[in-house]
Amino acid sequence: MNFSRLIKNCSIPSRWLLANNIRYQSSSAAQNLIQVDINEETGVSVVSLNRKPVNSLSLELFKDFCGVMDDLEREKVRGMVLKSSCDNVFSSGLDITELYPNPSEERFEAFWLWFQESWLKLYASSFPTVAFVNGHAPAGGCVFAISCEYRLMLPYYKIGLNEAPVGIVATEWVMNSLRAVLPGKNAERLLTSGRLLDTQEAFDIGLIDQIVNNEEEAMARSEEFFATFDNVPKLARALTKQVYRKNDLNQLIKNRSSDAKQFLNHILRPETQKIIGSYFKSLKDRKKD
Ligand SMILES: CCCCCCCC/C=C\C=C\CC(=O)SCCNC(=O)CCNC(=O)[C@H](O)C(C)(C)COP(=O)(O)OP(=O)(O)OC[C@H]1O[C@@H](n2cnc3c(N)ncnc32)[C@H](O)[C@@H]1OP(=O)(O)O
Repeated sequence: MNFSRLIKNCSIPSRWLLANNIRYQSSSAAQNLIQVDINEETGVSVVSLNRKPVNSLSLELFKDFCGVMDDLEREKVRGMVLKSSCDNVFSSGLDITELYPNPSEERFEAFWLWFQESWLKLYASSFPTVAFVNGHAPAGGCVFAISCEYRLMLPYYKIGLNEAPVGIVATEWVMNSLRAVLPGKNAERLLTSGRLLDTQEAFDIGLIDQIVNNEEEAMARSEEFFATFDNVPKLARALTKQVYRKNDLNQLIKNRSSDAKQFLNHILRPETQKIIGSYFKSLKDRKKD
């Protein structure tokens, strides 16, 4: 096998960024949308999503996430634990205000390309990744979790891909990441019903790997997971992961701009806008009850 060609083909950031003429520039240092804590002794980095109140995923958050992933690649961390610093919510998914009402084409295109970019960097990262789902993880929140290699979750929260009930059709690369975690029929049912599973149900069907009771336990389990790779050369591990995930990655890499256009057309359809609008209103009204 030609390793140098393989490495070039797997080169994560530059090729994909240049293809789309977008470059990382920290958008929100003052807002501190993502907190990173690297443990010098263990080499493990804890990355906390920090967009209060519910970590809804905005253009700025995606840009910062990509910057953090680039930094961690440069630092050659031993592993990453992705968690939330919001109470009770890992991430509430895409920021609905990026989708409704009728987003501008320019903003939406940038938003979608950075969402794709975040997924590519997470899904193909050279270091091992753990999602510590320490709160609800609907839709885009679940996408972040299933793109990691291992999932730990606190009890009594909900996780799933509820795009269909919100009037959105999950794109193929999202479906592929779910299929990589769950056997076919469970993945399809989860997608078509849009049902959110509680922690125990998610564990029972294999959507998450372990239930943990607190952060301390989560860090201990993560450490055990990272330790399983201690005797594996880093490059061999990284390339094995990237080659294993290559079909899923290529499906998006080859279709980035059509994926963005399709989603924009879908989002701008009056029927879709109406469904998202009433869903968003119901979220707001829930509070008044
Ligand atoms: C051909 C077509 C191709 C199509 C390709 C499609 C590819 C699709 C891939 C991924 C798609 C992902 C879609 C999404 O991610 S859409 C977002 C879906 N998210 C949800 O359904 C979750 C909604 N939120 C909740 O259920 C709850 O907020 C919860 C996370 C459980 C937290 O509950 P709680 O702690 O009670 O907090 P509140 O509900 O009171 O929320 C606090 C305020 O935050 C606002 N909020 C919540 N979620 C969002 C969001 N996602 N975006 C924007 N704003 C959000 C909420 O309204 C509250 O606001 P306020 O205080 O003003 O009332």
